[in-house]
Amino acid sequence: MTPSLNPQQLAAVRAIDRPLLVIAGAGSGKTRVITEKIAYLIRQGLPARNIAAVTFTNKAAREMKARVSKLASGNEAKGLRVSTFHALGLDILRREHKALGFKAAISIFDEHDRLTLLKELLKHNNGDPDMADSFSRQISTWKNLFVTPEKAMDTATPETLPAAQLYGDFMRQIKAYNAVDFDDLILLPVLLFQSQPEVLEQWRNRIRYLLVDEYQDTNETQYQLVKLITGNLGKFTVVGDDDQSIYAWRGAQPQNLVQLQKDFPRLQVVKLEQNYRSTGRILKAANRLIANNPHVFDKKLWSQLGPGDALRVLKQKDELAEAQQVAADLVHHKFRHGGEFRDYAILYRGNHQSRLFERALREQGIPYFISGGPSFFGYAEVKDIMGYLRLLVNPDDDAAFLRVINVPRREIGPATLEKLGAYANRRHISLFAACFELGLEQELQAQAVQRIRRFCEWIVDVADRAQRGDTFAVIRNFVEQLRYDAWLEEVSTSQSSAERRQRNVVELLDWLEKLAQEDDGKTLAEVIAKLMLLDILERNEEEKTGDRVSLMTLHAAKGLEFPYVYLVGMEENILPHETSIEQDMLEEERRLAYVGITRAQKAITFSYCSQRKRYGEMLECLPSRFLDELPEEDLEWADRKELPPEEKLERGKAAFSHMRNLLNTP
Ligand SMILES: Nc1ncnc2c1ncn2[C@@H]1O[C@H](COP(=O)(O)OP(=O)(O)OP(=O)(O)O)[C@@H](O)[C@H]1O
Ligand SMILES: [Mg+2]
Repeated sequence: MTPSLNPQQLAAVRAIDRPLLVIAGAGSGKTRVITEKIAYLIRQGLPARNIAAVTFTNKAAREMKARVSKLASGNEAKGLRVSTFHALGLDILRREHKALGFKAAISIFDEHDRLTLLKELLKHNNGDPDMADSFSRQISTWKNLFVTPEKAMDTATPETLPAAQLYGDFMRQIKAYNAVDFDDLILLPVLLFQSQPEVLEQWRNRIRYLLVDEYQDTNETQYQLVKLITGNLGKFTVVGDDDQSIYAWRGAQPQNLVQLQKDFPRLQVVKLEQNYRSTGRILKAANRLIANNPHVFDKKLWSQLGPGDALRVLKQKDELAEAQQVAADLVHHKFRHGGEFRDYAILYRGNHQSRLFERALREQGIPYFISGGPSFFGYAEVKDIMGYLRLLVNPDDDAAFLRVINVPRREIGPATLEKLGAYANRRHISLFAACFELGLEQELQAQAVQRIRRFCEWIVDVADRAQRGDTFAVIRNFVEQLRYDAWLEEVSTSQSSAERRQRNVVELLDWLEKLAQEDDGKTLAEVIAKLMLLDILERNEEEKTGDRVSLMTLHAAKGLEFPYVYLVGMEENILPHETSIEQDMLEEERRLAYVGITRAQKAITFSYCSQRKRYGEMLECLPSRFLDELPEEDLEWADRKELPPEEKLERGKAAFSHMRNLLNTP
């Protein structure tokens, strides 16, 4: 039985006549309000297919779907849209591709593809390809702030003019490839809805109620999308916590919370104050910390769960010792409390911190999984095969073309590609289309033309067969023909690495087939688009179930909860991060720490080192200023009370082997 809702939560669930904002601190049941409200709306007679809920990550979307399916029957929940903002955007783009002037099989460019395209454009327009990175960031910022290429040009200063020009070129070129980038998944639907009211009207009929979780992290363009879809009726519920806004760097605007009140004068605001997640000391620490930030909304948060354990602070001489101590402490703690590995999370500020913890956990035989590490989709072999698949469904996808044209080697040299690129660029067509033009014969040697045409004709032939026949048999056969396995053996550093990479290819193909079966009747193009989006979104959240310790960044931990949390690297220049200190962004760092602390249900342990290797040098470290902002009376500093680390490590090991023995005894 799920515990019943409190009166404020109930009010939020039942408020369906006016736009609603639920503003509340961590662990107060905001996400729960969203799931309960979906079930309530269905019970009130609104068909599930007319309800959409958006969350921040795929993981959250999956969890929400699972929670709703407990509250409503499968049939009732049919057609319900629960997804990320970007997946909703992709859905809109795919259905409305004609209205936007795209062909059906739209490719999605990831950051790497976008950089490749920007570099090409800069090369052909006398720009500096080394600037591609910073231009890419600028263009992304504009897209998130709902600044179109025209507006960027209109408001350009001498400094931003080159970026603004490139922005326009980029948009034209990427469209010629029938592709969009990640930010376009939101921007293009907004532009479409603004320019074609009849299309918008259809979507308003389709989505009659919208719910948004983690609202504080929406950016301007996402807010525009919310406003357009919900219209004047304001049929929406958004929930958020301004203290957990941690995506300023991606254009998130917590002032959107305030803007809502201005844009929707009938907005109803509900506050939730009871925290159901954490014990008293954890909550008090979080409250105390965040009180150092200025506040737009006043919030109080209390818990009935009793004071709970003291907040422990571990100190170590360096980062290696820190990782070992945390691993040993975790084993020891688990042994004493008899919990499971999945009850524990190790949270850190940056991905680079994970490596030593992984090693320490492995050494102790502790199962773990990392969200945010290099994922399956980051492997070269997976990107290669994905490149081929993208090309099969959309031959105009230049990024895919360039990725695979010489993998395996086809003797098509850089000079040939350079000329092909220049030609395609002049004609504003894709590389693939350029291959078939007669004009190309003037630019390239006959043999080179022949080689690339042979490649392109082969792609066309396979695409054709895949469409007509048994798609997956054709694809498997195609991959065999590629002789990609042999190529992997040639380029891998060892036999075992070649074999691992070959297994990844098999896994990808199996996955593809599984996805196609799950969504019966989906075309290959649709399945691949789905994989591409998973690729981009889940590069940071590979899903592994089972009894494992979670390792992740603070950003990735948003919305989640764990009985026991280790918040590691609590040092100046790490948390708060040094660039944030330089740029005076301490408030955002404090919110990150707040997010970290409020993930914990029963206990939180902080750790820091007195030295750390950075930039190849051992540097002295100071404990994070945020530790000083926590209630002193609740902190238990290890170096004052606890055992020496060596002894702790031994104790941890002993506890673990003892436990293993216990587990192995029949
Ligand atoms: N009325 C309630 N009674 C008991 N438990 C509740 C109640 N409401 C929520 N919970 C539980 O409290 C925990 C936190 O809820 P939830 O994740 O919805 O909070 P949240 O406000 O979304 O947190 P965050 O800000 O971290 O996203 C969950 O375990 C949830 O099941
Ligand atoms: Mg939540």
